[in-house]
Amino acid sequence: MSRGFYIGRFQPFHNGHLSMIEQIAEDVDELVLGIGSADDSHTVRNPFTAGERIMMITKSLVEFDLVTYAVPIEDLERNSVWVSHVQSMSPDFDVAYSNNPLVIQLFREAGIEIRQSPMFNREVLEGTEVRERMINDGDWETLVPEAVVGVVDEMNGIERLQMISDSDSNGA
Ligand SMILES: Nc1ncnc2c1ncn2[C@@H]1O[C@H](COP(=O)(O)OP(=O)(O)OP(=O)(O)O)[C@@H](O)[C@H]1O
Ligand SMILES: NC(=O)c1ccc[n+]([C@@H]2O[C@H](COP(=O)(O)O)[C@@H](O)[C@H]2O)c1
Repeated sequence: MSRGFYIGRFQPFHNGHLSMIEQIAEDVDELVLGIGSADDSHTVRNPFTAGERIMMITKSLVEFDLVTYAVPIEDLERNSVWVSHVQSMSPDFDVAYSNNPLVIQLFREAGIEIRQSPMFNREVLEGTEVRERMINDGDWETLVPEAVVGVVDEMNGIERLQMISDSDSNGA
């Protein structure tokens, strides 16, 4: 039995994340999904709460043959102790997955195996691009799993993001 760990901000959960999980599922039996910057929400860079992101992920993976656990991980001022912080919040895992250079470096330095995946259709499958389309009434729906469209609708997410992006104080 092997367990993986995949961290992201998932703002929002999009088809690039889904493809990465599809690939990870070939390696491991169980996957811990770390919800990064868990304490942040209602900003342009991090519009959705940890709970809202967990809803997006849980509903998107409902038909997936993989046991997953979502664990919120708050940010720390000190990168040097971040991996210990992650380990203190997560069930044990054998291998971590990320394409984020800082995350890769920190896990490597801590002696934890870290695997990268290819970038899937990165020209558009990027959180920043999805959020920009949400703000500008563009087509964001085709970039995310269908379940995410439903969750964003339920929480009036587009209205929230458009309000936040209009306000000078909440830019990011
Ligand atoms: N299209 C993609 N293909 C493969 N991996 C991806 C893709 N998009 C994001 N990832 C990886 O998933 C992890 C979590 O990503 P994150 O939640 O920051 O999304 P992002 O699309 O990079 O968002 P943002 O633009 O908001 O920073 C990171 O390791 C990131 O490199
Ligand atoms: N010092 C820290 O708190 C620290 C260090 C490295 C990564 N992280 C977090 O890990 C997550 C990485 O996810 P992304 O790959 O989506 O950026 C982010 O939420 C980021 O803030 C936090």
